[in-house]
Amino acid sequence: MANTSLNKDKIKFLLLEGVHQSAIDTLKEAGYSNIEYLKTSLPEDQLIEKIKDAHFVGIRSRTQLTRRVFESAEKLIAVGCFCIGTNQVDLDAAQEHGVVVFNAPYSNTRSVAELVIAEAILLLRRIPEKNFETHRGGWGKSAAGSYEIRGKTLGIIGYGSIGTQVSVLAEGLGMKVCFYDVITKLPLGNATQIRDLNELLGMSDIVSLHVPELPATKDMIGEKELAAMKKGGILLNASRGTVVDIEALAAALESGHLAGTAIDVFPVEPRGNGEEFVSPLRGHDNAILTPHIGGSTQEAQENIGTEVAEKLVKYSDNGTTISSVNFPEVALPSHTETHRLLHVHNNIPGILSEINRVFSENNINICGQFLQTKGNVGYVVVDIDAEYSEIALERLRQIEGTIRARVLF
Ligand SMILES: NC(=O)C1=CN([C@@H]2O[C@H](COP(=O)(O)OP(=O)(O)OC[C@H]3O[C@@H](n4cnc5c(N)ncnc54)[C@H](O)[C@@H]3O)[C@@H](O)[C@H]2O)C=CC1
Ligand SMILES: O=C(O)CCC(=O)C(=O)O
Repeated sequence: MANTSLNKDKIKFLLLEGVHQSAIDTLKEAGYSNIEYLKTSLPEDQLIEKIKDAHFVGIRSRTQLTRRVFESAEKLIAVGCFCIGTNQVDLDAAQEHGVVVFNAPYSNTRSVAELVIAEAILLLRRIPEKNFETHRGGWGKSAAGSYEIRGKTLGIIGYGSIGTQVSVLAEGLGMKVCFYDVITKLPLGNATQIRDLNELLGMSDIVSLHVPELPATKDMIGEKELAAMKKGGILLNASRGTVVDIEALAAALESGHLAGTAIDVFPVEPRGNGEEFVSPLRGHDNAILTPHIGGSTQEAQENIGTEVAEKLVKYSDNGTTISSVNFPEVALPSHTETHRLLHVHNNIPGILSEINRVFSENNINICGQFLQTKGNVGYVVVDIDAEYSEIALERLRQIEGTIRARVLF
């Protein structure tokens, strides 16, 4: 599979799930005007049709980029996840097809952390139930079951970017913070790392989940773990819907073992606004249910739009792959005087000498060369005099193990 350099108006961007206008502005400022913009995600078959002529696709958490999608996306060279999580993308399939995947690892971190803290306060004060009751004409003025957040213990599961932000905000409110993580982490402030998940569950008044979707985190909180939580405890999940067994959570609310919960992410989420949301948690007054909006603030979305679009532009303009989640990372200088060849290949012994043989056998002077490998993929960038780029590209394409080759003028 190969691409030669295209005029910018021929390079197609397919943006799904209503990514922020800042993404479109960034692409247009960089000279890319061929942009198809959709507000929703698409089911696999429709996506396969749409993606056929796209060079770049931009998604959020809802669009599933499966192996089947990559197999039919012949022109696709990069994916921009306008979010943190990349679990919706088959990263191995993307790599095998030479498709670079970028995300925005920090732009919505603070938004999630603020939401989680707000929910903890609301649930400790039993505000969701009181709100429903008052709306129905009731008047439940009482302090029963209502607590301050100060002095309570917060157990954070997953002490990464979001977990640590939550930790800092929680300590600012006078909470005691403990956390569980598979990696030994530097505790911020007075937080304490707890090595055993059950111990953390048993000592926390509020448990907040901030782990990625992985096989190891699937149903990480089920019946047994919920039973290990304090009676009257509160569970917050703004990570991924697969992390909590939602039926077991509904049972823990019904039995009164948990005092409340706030859930932003669900095992099955509607594809877009307007589709019905179905969940066993519906109808529980002590459950705050939100439509996966942990990162949905104006600040976060604007920053994400710019950040990810800039990464796509850089890769399109000069081949830079810095901060990609599935690809060898190469930071490249500009190449005004030369043509730039980009060669993505299977990371097999001897391929670099095959690449260099193309240049030596054709007496082509190499002005600059960059190589990086990651897992099964290698990425070589070679700057050469313009007059030789066509022949060099043709020869590079013939090398066994080539996944993708293109030239930038
Ligand atoms: N609700 C929303 O709108 C949003 C949800 N998210 C979700 O939050 C997740 C976390 O985001 P970040 O903090 O930025 O990720 P991160 O990668 O910085 O942190 C994740 C932490 O979880 C830990 N971890 C991994 N597996 C674990 C396990 N089995 N047990 C305990 N700890 C484990 C990691 O070591 C790491 O410290 C994302 O992967 C995403 O799924 C992120 C942004 C918005
Ligand atoms: O805002 C979104 O669409 C997804 C947010 C999210 O879950 C993430 O950033 O991982």
